[in-house]
Amino acid sequence: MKVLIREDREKLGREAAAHGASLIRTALRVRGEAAIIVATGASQFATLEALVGSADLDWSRVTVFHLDEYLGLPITHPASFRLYLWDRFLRQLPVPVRAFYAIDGNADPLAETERLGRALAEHRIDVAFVGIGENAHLAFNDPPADFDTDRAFMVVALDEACRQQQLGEGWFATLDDVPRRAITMSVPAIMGSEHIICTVPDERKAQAVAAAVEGPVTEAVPASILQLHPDCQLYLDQPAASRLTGAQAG
Ligand SMILES: O=P(O)(O)OC[C@H]1O[C@](O)(CO)[C@@H](O)[C@@H]1O
Repeated sequence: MKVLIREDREKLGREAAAHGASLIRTALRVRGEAAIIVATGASQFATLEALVGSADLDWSRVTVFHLDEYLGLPITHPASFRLYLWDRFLRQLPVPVRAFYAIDGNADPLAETERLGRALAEHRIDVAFVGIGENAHLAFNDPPADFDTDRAFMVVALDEACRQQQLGEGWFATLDDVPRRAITMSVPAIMGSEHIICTVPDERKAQAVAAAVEGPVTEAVPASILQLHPDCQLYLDQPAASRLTGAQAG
């Protein structure tokens, strides 16, 4: 895992997006198509904004997979990840993407995980854009995460720390409003991506970042698995990096 520390979230997002865009460009040149995974949440604001500004990318040849979604939340709810991706990413692009595999959190959950798993199995993922939660989750894989599942998408329960984070970010009015279950891409499925770009701004992530980067690889710290990926770049702002010893920083 390569750690890159930048002074603020805008710079971090711009650099992460530029790196991602160059990987997508390479895939388009070499394979004629590309497939990516996109995440949501406050950690992805700057990255997605910069990514949609990559005007030269031929998005019509890019397939997009959706990382995680709440179960049972209507698409019209302000916290819906599908709404987020439509608003901040898909509708901002100059042309429609080749395909968008949205997670339908209102469909039959098991059938939905199987449908998405079949679709993912047919694609090579060039770039996964992800974040890390305050509880060190990767997608909605809260601790202890399953590092060995053979499922690509799973129904998971959200822990209290995860639900508190969503409340704290202002997506919901009360903790009771935060759904208790979600569909998430699994840890092995994310790790199967050729390249991972993980963007993590904010001081409230500092402890999770330190554990993920400097601690042991353990299911108790889901994002620690990124240490084992052959090409993962972790973009931090200074507050998010504030608890690192500095040994890994580039
Ligand atoms: O951007 P946030 O809200 O800090 O969340 C970080 C990660 O957690 C998820 O939002 C799930 O909560 C992922 O989609 C994202 O990568």
